[in-house]
Amino acid sequence: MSGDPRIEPASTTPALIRNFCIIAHIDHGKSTLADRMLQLTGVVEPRQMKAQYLDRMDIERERGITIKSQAVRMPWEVEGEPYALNMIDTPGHVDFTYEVSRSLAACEGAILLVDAAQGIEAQTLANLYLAMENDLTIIPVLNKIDLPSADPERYAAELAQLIGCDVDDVLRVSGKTGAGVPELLDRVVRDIPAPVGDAEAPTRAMIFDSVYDTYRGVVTYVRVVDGSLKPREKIAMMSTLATHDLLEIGVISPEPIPTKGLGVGEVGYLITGVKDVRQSKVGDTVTLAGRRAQQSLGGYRDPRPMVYSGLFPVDGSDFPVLRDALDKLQLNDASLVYEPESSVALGFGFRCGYLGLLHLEIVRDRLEREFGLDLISTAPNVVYEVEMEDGKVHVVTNPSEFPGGKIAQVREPVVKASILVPSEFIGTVMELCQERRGIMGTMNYLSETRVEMHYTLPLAEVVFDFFDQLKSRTRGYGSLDYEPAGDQSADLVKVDILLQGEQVDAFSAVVHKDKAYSYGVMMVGKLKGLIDRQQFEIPIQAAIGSRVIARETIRAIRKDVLAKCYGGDISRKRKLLEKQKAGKKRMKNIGSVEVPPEAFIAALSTADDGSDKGKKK
Ligand SMILES: Nc1nc2c(ncn2[C@@H]2O[C@H](COP(=O)(O)OP(=O)(O)OP(=O)(O)O)[C@@H](O)[C@H]2O)c(=O)[nH]1
Repeated sequence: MSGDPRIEPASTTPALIRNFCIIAHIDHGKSTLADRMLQLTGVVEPRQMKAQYLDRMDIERERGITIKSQAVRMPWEVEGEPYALNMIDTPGHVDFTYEVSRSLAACEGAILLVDAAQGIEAQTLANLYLAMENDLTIIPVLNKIDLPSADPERYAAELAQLIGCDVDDVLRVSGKTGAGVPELLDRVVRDIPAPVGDAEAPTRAMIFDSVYDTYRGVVTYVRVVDGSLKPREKIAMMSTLATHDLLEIGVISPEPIPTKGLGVGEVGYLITGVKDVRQSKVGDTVTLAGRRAQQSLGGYRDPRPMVYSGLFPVDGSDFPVLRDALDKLQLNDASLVYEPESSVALGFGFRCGYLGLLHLEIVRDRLEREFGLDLISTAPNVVYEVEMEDGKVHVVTNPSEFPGGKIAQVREPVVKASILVPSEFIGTVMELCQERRGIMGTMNYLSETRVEMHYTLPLAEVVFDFFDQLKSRTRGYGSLDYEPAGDQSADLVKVDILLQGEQVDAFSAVVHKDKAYSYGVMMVGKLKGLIDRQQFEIPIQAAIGSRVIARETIRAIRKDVLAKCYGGDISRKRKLLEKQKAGKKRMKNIGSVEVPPEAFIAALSTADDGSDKGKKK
């Protein structure tokens, strides 16, 4: 602890510890409020303060979103007692729900933060439900009361009704000006229970985050439930039984400060010299190798990719750089999976699996930025299960590998979506969900004007531009949250795009039978506009199996062979034209279509246009 006067070393008595997190819909001001708390508790000096102190990655700061959770310990005195408040910052995006739920499991209480100008949104509810499942004490708080458009009266009533408390219990703060923040910290101490655990029992600590640091290897964030952890002990991971030496242990305040250990209820970090986050998995339980706990804390699962997409370097010679870059990135991102893939159109690349589209975008962004790569990603798709008539089941993560032949059934993943809108948009949302093959569930009125609608939707219909459509059709008022809900069988087919009879693998897509035709027409139309005319005619076709469903033709450039033939004999003209035709026929057989890579890139980038905008949900 190196004599830092601000906080006691480790093993503060649990009675003086409060572990809490802030949960909110995206952009409701979590990080800004966290910044104010850091300042107010003196953890960060005013001159060191920068906006969103806890969002350390450049991308996070630029995009203003939190990707990785972080935990900070802050001292706060109430009635002369020195408390240690552990604040765990959680990501708010639906792609990272698993990380949110692990962070919640490390706390006893949660600040439910709601923008006083916006009111309750879909993620407010989703996070609230997660917090309730974890039995957390909830402190309802309205933020941004400094905004002229804030309507705290109205939203305090809404919030009180939602969680069943008194309107007066809803705190009002401004993360921007700091108003109400000291009172909020007092409430944290007063309302949130102190952690309980058995100091004598075999050690159990839950991993709620792990990040890769270039200099220090993997830094693992834990919350100790029972027993304690001390430097130089040998620890064991309960899911893998792997053992590691504990090289350093400490708390974050807001920089890492080594301590003599961590006791019951404490939150801190461990460093073991492990180089790969996959060996230190979120949700796993840490125990001591010499005195193992019998039962893990539970709740651990492997992250499962929901969306796949091909990633190719624009310059083919960058392939080894891309491979290295992915290897390095995976050290830091346990949920990223990839395997080599080759495409006729795009050359060598990787098929990558992501938690969702935001995750995809972040990975691609980081690869381009941190490794100087220029990349193309193919249109994202979900994972399909194809059951053949002979009972064999194929798991398809790449549409071009969708099997032909006798198919008994195709299954696709579905999600349970919760959509929050002002009641005037109910009809609009129903229409949108119907277009996307949604099945309506229940509908709850949260207040007179706000409704929560439940739908079961195919994931494939949600991941593309669903959120953008929802936003634009509800004039920005709609919000969406969803969680996986198994799979369903559906009438899905593979549509191939053929250029002069040759299949272009990167454009194959699995779509619903009813949408196959419009997808085909759209793709052939788009390609027609992108490929230059050549000496011979080029057919562009969309096909399901051997059945062509759409066709465009790029007409040949015809040299005017009659230019020098003034007037004269019609048979001579005809002869010249015949000769030209024969020449072209020959050319068509031997010549191949010259398609500039830019045409592929353009066609692909517009194909996933909608998805690219789905940054914030
Ligand atoms: N006027 C006003 N603006 C605020 C206040 N708190 C936050 N903001 C603004 O709201 C926006 C979102 O704030 P963030 O703190 O980044 O929101 P967040 O909830 O942490 O967002 P994610 O990290 O992406 O989940 C920023 O532009 C802030 O400047 C406040 O109390 N008053």
